[in-house]
Amino acid sequence: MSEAISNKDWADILVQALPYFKQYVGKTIVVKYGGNAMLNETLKAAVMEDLVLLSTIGIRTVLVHGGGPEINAMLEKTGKESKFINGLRYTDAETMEIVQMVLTGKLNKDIVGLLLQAGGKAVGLSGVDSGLLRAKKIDKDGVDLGFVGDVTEVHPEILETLLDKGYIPVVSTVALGEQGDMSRYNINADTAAAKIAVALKAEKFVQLTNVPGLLRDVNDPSSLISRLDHVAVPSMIATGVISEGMIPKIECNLEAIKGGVPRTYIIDGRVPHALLIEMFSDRGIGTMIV
Ligand SMILES: Nc1ncnc2c1ncn2[C@@H]1O[C@H](COP(=O)(O)OP(=O)(O)O)[C@@H](O)[C@H]1O
Ligand SMILES: CC(=O)N[C@@H](CCC(=O)OP(=O)(O)O)C(=O)O
Repeated sequence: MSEAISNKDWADILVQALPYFKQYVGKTIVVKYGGNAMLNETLKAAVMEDLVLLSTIGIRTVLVHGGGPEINAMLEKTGKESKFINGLRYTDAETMEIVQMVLTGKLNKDIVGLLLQAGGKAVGLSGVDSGLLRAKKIDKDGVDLGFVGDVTEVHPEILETLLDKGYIPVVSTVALGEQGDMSRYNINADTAAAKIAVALKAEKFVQLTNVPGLLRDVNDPSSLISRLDHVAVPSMIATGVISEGMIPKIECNLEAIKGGVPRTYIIDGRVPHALLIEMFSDRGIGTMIV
C-alpha cells in the first residue's frame, strides 16, 4: 500500500483520521462479529488487526462474536438439523451443549489466539463467566424456542476490569439462568452485544456481517439503505424487507439506541478493514440506524 500512494496522500490520511482518534480514545466501542463474516481467514486476520489497532491507541474495545454457521456445521456432523424461527435457533438441551462447545470452547479461543498473534492483549469469556449475562427462557408470541434466552441482567464489571488493564474482552454469548436456574441459555449474538453496549454506556455499537448493510432488496447489493430511521422498521419487518437474521440485528440496534448508545452501525465484514474505514473516515460504509 505504501508503494501505491504518495507520501503526501499517506500523511493526509493520517491527519484526516486525527479528529476521529480524538473522538474515540478513552471511549468504549462494542463490536459484534457475525459468524458469516468469519468464514474467510484472510478477512478474519484483517478484522483482528483493526481490533488490535483500536485497542492499542486507547479505544476501549469489546468484541462479541457469533458463530451460527459453525454451530450449523457441528449439528450436521452429529446428525441434527438446524431450525430457525424469526432468525433465532430452536435450541433443545442437546443443541444447547453443542452451542456452548462451539461458541465458548472453539470459536472464542480461536479468536483470542488470533488477537494475540496480531499483537493484541485479549481475554476470552462467556456470558456465564463472572455472571456477565443472566437470562430467562424467551417468551415471544407463545413460540417455544427451547433454551433460547432473553437477557435479563448484564453485570459488566469484569469487562470494565479487563478494559481498564488494556485487554480486549472477547465474549461468547452463552448465558446463565437467573438466580436458582443453572440452565445455560443460547443468546443471539447481536442481542447480547447490544445489551453489553448499553451496560457499558458504549459510544458506538458496530455489527460486522456478510452483507453491505440493510438492503432494500436482499438480492441487490446496490440497494443499500445508508441511514435507517427506526420509525420505518415495523412495516419493513411486516412486509418481509427485513427478514431472517436481519430481524434480531435491526431490533437490537433499536434497543441499543433506546438504551443510550449514540451510534449504531451495520457494516460489511467482507470489506477488508471495514472497521477502520467506519471508525476513522467519513466514507459512510454500511447502514447507520437513527
Ligand atoms: N433487508 C435485508 N438486508 C440485508 N440482509 C438481509 C435482509 N433481510 C434478511 N437478510 C439476511 O440477513 C443475513 C444477516 O444475518 P445473519 O445471517 O444472522 O448474519 P450474522 O451471522 O452476521 O449475524 C444476511 O446474510 C441476509 O441473508
Ligand atoms: C438464539 C440464537 O439464534 N443464537 C445463535 C448464537 C450465535 C449467533 O448469533 O451467531 P451469528 O452472529 O453468527 O448469527 C445461534 O445459535 O446461531
